[in-house]
Amino acid sequence: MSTAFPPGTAPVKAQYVVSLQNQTLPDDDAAEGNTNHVSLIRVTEEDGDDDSKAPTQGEKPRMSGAQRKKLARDEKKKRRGQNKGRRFQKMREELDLCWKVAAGETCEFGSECRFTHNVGEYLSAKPRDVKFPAVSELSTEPPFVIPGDAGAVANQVAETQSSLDPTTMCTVHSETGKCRHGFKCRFLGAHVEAVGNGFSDELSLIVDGEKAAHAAVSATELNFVDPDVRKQLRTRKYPRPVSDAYLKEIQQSPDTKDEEILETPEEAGAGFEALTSRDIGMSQTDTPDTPMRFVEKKRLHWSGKTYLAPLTTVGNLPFRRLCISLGADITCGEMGLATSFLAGSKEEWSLVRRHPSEGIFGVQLAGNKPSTLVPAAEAIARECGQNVDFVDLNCGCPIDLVFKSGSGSALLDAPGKLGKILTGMNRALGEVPVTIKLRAGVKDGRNTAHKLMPRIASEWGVGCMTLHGRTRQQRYQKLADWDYIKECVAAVRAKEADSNLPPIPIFGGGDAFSSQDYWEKVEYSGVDGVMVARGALIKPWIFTEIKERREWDISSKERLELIRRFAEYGLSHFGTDTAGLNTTRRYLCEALSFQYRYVPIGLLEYLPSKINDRPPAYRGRDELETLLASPDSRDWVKISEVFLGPAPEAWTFVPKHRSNAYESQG
Ligand SMILES: Cc1cc2nc3c(=O)[nH]c(=O)nc-3n(C[C@H](O)[C@H](O)[C@H](O)COP(=O)(O)O)c2cc1C
Repeated sequence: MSTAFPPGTAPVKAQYVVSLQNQTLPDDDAAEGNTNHVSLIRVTEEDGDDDSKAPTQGEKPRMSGAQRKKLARDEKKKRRGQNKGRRFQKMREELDLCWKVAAGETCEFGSECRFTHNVGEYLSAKPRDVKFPAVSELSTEPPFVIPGDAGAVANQVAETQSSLDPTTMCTVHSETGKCRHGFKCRFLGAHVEAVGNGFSDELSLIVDGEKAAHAAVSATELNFVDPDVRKQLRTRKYPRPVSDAYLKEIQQSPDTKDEEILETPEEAGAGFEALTSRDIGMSQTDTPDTPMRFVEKKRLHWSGKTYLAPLTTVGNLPFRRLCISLGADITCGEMGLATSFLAGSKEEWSLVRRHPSEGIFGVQLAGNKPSTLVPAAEAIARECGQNVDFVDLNCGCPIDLVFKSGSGSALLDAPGKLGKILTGMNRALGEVPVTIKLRAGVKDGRNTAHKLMPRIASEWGVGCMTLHGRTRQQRYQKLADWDYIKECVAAVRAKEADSNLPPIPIFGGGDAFSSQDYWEKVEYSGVDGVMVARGALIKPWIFTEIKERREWDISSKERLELIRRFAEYGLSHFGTDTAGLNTTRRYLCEALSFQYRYVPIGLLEYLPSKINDRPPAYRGRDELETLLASPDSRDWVKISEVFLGPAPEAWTFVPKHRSNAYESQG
């Protein structure tokens, strides 16, 4: 059978093949590298909070302006596969209603308020409500929604020229009993009632008190950080006693010349043994200035659990929530820069937000030295310690600007400095464990993880290690090296046995794409689990497959239901007003820019499917399945319109990477 297909081709059955020309392989390196808050070149965000976008102070202490420009030029060259200058504007309404009045409250600014307080006037200018379809209304044929009986009522409302559609549903209101956007909600018809004789008269917002009380406990997102805290950080008034004591300690150590500029492994490693041990992370010696309590770290019992990888931009809260609903056990937020946390950046602090369904949740930090990473960890522990189960240190990020500043995968070549960072973070985090995510090494053919991992396990006290089996240099087209992952696991276990230490969980990472593939990787390499990244982006239901040890021939309708679920979670997180709705649309399109790559396994001659296999052009088993396979970004926008209504004229979606031959929508 397999001989019929050239290597690297997804074996699509002949009856579904439209053209034998394979689709181009999407550029995952570009997708990983094109980050919102990391890249210094591309600066765009909806949230309008610019403070995290400026080149981060302190990360590149010895880089001149000219050097930085050269770096940016080099970076640009490298990012040929990316769409540069993606801009996503926050969509606003022409006549904007005061959010207090919108929520049925009184605005303390009264007539001084710069937003309108006239609900009637606002509603007559407001675009028509969006119809959010129920699961039962979804269909596999265009327009992919069955109108249902509700249409008649909708027409009646249209006759009153009202923006309201009483047949729609507001998923936030149905889940939580109230909608914080009130009159500004684009699904308002679902939670407003007329007081008087018609919709255009007096309107009042409906609140289901009992549901709201229940939701306050079970459905409220966690880790909102007060703007005052961010201000304190920005103005350097935020207390950081543990970090200050630790940094003083390492600075005063005769073996540490200048911690800020330690670069080479030799310099970094010199004389550090006295300070570092696995136990140091758990119990520390007191310093005269700051008495330290003995702190027992929470142990991570992660063996056998499924782990969704940290994913910049696409690993947002709604996506993580979707994966949880499909079987993911452990989730980690998108990589955040230590310096931006310390600068009080609103965008960076939003990365710690956690949904209550995220049972085991961590925050990932990137940085290049103890003086930023340790205080950032301390602030996270103080502000969110109760609701953060681990803090992960990024030692894998390959992006040039991150690497060249000494962060991400650059730390792989600076073990001494890495030890100081881990020891300090351990102290700063109290009982919250530190975990670490590494790559095999920096350069191809020069793997270092097998030496580094046993040291990390025995000397610096991490709660879990994840190894992505590629070097920094390696592209995604080449498969991860699971032989090497196996070698590293063995090296760690041998060291632990020698040192009489309990085994810590080790996760491997790279190319997991099916249940069979996942379990084979676990059994072969001896890891405690596989962290799943692109596999989850392309098919979020991979977690169900893994848990149930089966391959799921998911139907197009079921996939549409999951897209609906993502839209629901997006609206709940970003908001149901015009701005939130279009931010949801943007992140839905980001998600679809990976999901179109799923080739339904029912169309394949044989299994398992492989992550790097390219399909020929094919049609699905129904129109919806064909649409879901489209690499055209305009089709992703079309799919978003099923749930979020027509995209505004001014709204465009430019995909992250040029994976297809089509123009962007716009
Ligand atoms: C779009 C994208 C974003 C990523 N963002 C992060 C990140 O923020 N932090 C991180 O440690 N790794 C990040 N990675 C790397 C993944 O977590 C993972 O290690 C890698 O993709 C290998 O796993 P896979 O073969 O299952 O995709 C990203 C990867 C992709 C494709």
